[in-house]
Amino acid sequence: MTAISTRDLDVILGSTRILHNVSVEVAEGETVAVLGANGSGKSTLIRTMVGIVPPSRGGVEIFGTDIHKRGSVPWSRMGYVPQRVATASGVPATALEVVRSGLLGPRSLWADRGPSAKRKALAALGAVGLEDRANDHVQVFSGGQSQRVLIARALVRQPDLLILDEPLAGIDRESREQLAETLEGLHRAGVTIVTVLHDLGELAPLIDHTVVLEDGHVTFDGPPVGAPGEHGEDHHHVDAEPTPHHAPVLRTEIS
Ligand SMILES: Nc1ncnc2c1ncn2[C@@H]1O[C@H](COP(=O)(O)OP(=O)(O)OP(=O)(O)O)[C@@H](O)[C@H]1O
Repeated sequence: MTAISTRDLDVILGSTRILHNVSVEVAEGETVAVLGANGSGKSTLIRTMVGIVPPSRGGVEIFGTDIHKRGSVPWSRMGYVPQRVATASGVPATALEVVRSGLLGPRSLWADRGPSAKRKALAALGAVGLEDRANDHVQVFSGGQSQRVLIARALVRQPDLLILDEPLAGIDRESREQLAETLEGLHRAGVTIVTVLHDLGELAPLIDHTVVLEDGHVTFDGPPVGAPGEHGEDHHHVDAEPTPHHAPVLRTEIS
């Protein structure tokens, strides 16, 4: 079954067409990497998938429900981890508070409150190895720890579909490896993962499917080709010319 798909998706922001006719399909249980150069439209694609950016044409379906039917979309089955910069607020908050905020509903009446919310938040922090830091302020956390708090905030909803925007960006190798382990555990548990990446890096073994964007067009959509070692090479650059749906790529390093 399909977890999330886009069909003939165009997104226009201001007067600029950012996404052109993007059709992608993510099967349940897959781990998909969205790759591409800076400004190619990766964040716009996933922000459209999570309902932050409206499609200008075409559509998005989440577990079979059209995103236009907002009231019927199973949002509670999705978790979204934005780019880490989103945590850089001046408001002091503990890790537990940040994670519990992931349980807030659109109306306070629906918010998950009380001891069960705290238990769920602690369990989510445990899943990313930070249970013992629950009462520490996130301002003192390293980049990798902050990223893990944001992942815990998404996990507290026990999502079937987790969407992440550059989770490995700007964090050290050890933290990247820890994050890869966390995501591997979720992958094994059957969670569908869609993640924007600059480079597959530590997540390479997990990725079933890659989608490459260039200037808002999909130029590759398929399984990663040329795993490190398979052809004696670690890096394959995406062709500069858009070559719809057959560019070889495993690790892109485009900057
Ligand atoms: N609200 C907006 N209004 C107008 N243009 C926008 C808006 N948001 C993004 N863009 C433009 O859309 C293009 C794609 O941006 P997007 O953030 O989706 O790319 P990206 O591939 O995620 O880039 P990066 O790797 O740098 O994060 C960029 O040229 C960006 O300037």
